[in-house]
Amino acid sequence: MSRKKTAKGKAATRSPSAGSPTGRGTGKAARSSPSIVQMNGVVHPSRPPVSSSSEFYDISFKVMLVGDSGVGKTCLLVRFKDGAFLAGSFISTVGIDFRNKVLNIDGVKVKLQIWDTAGQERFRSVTHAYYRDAHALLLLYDVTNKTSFDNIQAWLTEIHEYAQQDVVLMLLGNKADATRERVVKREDGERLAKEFGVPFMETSARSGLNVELAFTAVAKELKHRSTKEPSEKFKLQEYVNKEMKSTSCCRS
Ligand SMILES: Nc1nc2c(ncn2[C@@H]2O[C@H](COP(=O)(O)OP(=O)(O)OP(=O)(O)O)[C@@H](O)[C@H]2O)c(=O)[nH]1
Repeated sequence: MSRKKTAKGKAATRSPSAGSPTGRGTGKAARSSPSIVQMNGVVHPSRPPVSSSSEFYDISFKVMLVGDSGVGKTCLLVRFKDGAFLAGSFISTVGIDFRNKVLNIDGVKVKLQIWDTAGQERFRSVTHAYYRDAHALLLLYDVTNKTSFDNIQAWLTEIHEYAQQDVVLMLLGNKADATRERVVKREDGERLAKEFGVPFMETSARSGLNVELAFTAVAKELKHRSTKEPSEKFKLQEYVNKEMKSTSCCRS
């Protein structure tokens, strides 16, 4: 089970700008087609997609996973990327790591470069450096861990201090499958999210509940913002409410 320690130990030594969120410096094609993949995320759907080293994409964004240690950030990312659940002993992330996934959003290929941060306090200064480049943040707590929920306010303060003002933010209550161990009610998550004006849903990396939806919703919001189609205002929470599956339908 050395899955995290080696990969993440290495990644921790990267500079914050390594692997730019918009594809700059991530591949040959991105460099040769700067008008297609730009820092402000302008899309040119009429042009052929550019390619990264692994997949074609039109536009690229950086998404960060944040929240207390053990809330399930790595598992959520692995579930989304590989469709698998990392069961077994918990190995804490060291520093930061990232993985890419390309989604087809309304005919536009959107690459998400997803940064998985270490939740432990001692890595906080490392993760602070990455906030400013993030286009979206998924802030997680663990529904079986009250402290992780109580810490959300502190995470939001940190986000306001270090992230871009217009960053796309979503609150996720993870481990929704763990019904017997649950200590944070869904309504409490909803109330907190409402208080801070952020979209919210419960997820489960174990069962897969709403995992794809969380990333797709963020990708849709980012794509809509970048194309600036005023007639097609995208409402993230409305989309999530429509698509969201409730906890009770998907227990593992
Ligand atoms: N039941 C359940 N367990 C989960 C879920 N997601 C993660 N876990 C478990 O929670 C533990 C921590 O998961 P990680 O994904 O490593 O947590 P993390 O947030 O990345 O932790 P750090 O790397 O320390 O920041 C592991 O034992 C996982 O198996 C989930 O959705 N349901």
